[in-house]
Amino acid sequence: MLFRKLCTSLARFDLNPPFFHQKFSNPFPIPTSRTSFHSQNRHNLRFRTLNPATPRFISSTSQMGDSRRPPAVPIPPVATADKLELIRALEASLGSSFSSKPFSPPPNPLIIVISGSSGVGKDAVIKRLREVREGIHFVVTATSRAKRPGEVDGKDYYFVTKEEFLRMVQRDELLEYALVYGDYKGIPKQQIREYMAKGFDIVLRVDIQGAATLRRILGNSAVFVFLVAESEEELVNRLIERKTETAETLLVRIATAREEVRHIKNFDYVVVNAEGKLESAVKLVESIIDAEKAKVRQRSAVI
Ligand SMILES: Nc1ncnc2c1ncn2[C@@H]1O[C@H](COP(=O)(O)OP(=O)(O)OP(=O)(O)O)[C@@H](O)[C@H]1O
Repeated sequence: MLFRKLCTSLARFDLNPPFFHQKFSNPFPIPTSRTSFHSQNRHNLRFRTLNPATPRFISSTSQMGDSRRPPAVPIPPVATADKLELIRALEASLGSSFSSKPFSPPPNPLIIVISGSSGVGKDAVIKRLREVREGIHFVVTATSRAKRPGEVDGKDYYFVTKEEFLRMVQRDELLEYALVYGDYKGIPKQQIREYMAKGFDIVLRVDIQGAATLRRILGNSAVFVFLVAESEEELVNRLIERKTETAETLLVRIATAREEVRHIKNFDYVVVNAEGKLESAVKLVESIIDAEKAKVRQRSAVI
């Protein structure tokens, strides 16, 4: 800072700072005539000399008259100069020191809604995403449905009775809820608030009906991903092989899936979870999150 001030005042009096004399031989002696800015392209930085013997560094963004223009300072040759000296000279020439402030602020926490027909692989994709990605909170949905073999309360779902669930509704504790195949499912608000405040991205797993409700509530402040199998045939195979369905529920789920696929247009992204390609589907979801994080106009969700 002190050095810059010194350079600036010396340059103002058209004197070479003693520093430059001592450290290196200055190839651009301070001229007696001033250089002027000339550039049509604001991204180009150009040298233009009034006196060919005295090239000077000029900022292309400057449209200032001589009195407001930062005083020019000799820039040592890049190939031989000490890096620190070069930086100081550039700063002095530009009239301010280089900022270490990030060019772009940290991205906003994101709400990612993952939806798709029953059996398409929502749980499988989320389970894998959980293993490979940090900084994400997977909201545990509350449900009144019975626990399936292998499911853990508080990890896969909060398993509650119908009465408990309805009390949560009354207390306005759920962002959205629905009755799905005779069972209630809902998203607790508190978890989202708590983790977003800590800077986590939030993943919500909802059925198509839930995604439509969330779109109404959150609009474009969240990102909506529609998961599909590669074909209806594959979806049916997957549901049969899961061995969780009766003939009746299988029929209902498949008929519903036929109708649900028409809702793709209400989503931001579609991800194909093809047979044996779970890893690719997860990678694509990760890429979507990365791309969203790099957006200039960030989504900003408030719950
Ligand atoms: N890419 C894949 N390849 C093969 N099998 C898969 C793939 N993705 C998921 N599965 C399997 O398909 C079945 C259905 O997946 P999953 O339970 O994750 O679907 P879901 O969308 O969460 O269903 P629901 O909404 O009914 O809970 C599971 O047995 C799962 O292991």
